[in-house]
Amino acid sequence: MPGFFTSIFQWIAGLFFSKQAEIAVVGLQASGKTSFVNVITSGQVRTALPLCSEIMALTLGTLLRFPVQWSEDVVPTVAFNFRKIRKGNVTMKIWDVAGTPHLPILPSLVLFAYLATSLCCGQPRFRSMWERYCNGVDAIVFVVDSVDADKFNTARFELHQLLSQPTLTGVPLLVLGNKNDVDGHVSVKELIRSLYVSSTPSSLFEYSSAVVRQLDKISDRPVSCYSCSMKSQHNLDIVLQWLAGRSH
Ligand SMILES: Nc1nc2c(ncn2[C@@H]2O[C@H](COP(=O)(O)OP(=O)(O)OP(=O)(O)O)[C@@H](O)[C@H]2O)c(=O)[nH]1
Ligand SMILES: [Mg+2]
Repeated sequence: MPGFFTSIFQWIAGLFFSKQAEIAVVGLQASGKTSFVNVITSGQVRTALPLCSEIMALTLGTLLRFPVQWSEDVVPTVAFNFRKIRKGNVTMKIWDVAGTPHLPILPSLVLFAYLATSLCCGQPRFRSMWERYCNGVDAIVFVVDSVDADKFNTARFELHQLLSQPTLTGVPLLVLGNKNDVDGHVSVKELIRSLYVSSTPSSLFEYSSAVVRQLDKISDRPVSCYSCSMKSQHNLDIVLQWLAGRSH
């Protein structure tokens, strides 16, 4: 019952002090982006009228405690999903962007021609769509499968490509090392080292000057990195707090 009164208080506070955050979730395919969005939107009640959904979420959601929507059966995202969720007085608009581009035939042909040209020039830019979804957001969430160490190099390359876009200068970055429920996942420290997402002096000491130049693109923004699991919901509370902190 105390949770019920807390929800009422949050709901009333939300009417007067509502904040918003727009977030883009990117990362390689099958890293767990859609699972992340599904899990954090659990318990959301949808109706045609926003106020009804608020009231239903407030009463049913608190009293019945909707289970967290974890499912192994997630289909790969086609292009993107968009979700709008409310946590306390913060409304989050979330872009869940596909790890690989799946486009209709004509754009695919154009993309193929573009990629062929890029490859000839030695600059393969396979996930260039990400920048469009990240442009103008309040935070970028980069999800990594912390078990699949073979893909860390690709993940690092794509992350640094993305963050080097001038339009994304200063946008806060949250790196999630997902699937920490699986044996063999790497620690946060190891993930930070593999992706070069820290510019602390101790880690810089170990890096070459080329890496230090890459780090400059990252360190002009707030960066956090957590190990988490969508399956066990480990660390999701901290992640939600971090996202809420980006609202305005
Ligand atoms: N064990 C475990 N499996 C997970 C976790 N998160 C996601 N998965 C599984 O990883 C697979 C891919 O998850 P998705 O959420 O579809 O990944 P995605 O990043 O959205 O993939 P794309 O849409 O293709 O870019 C699914 O089989 C999920 O069940 C986790 O925390 N632990
Ligand atoms: Mg997906």
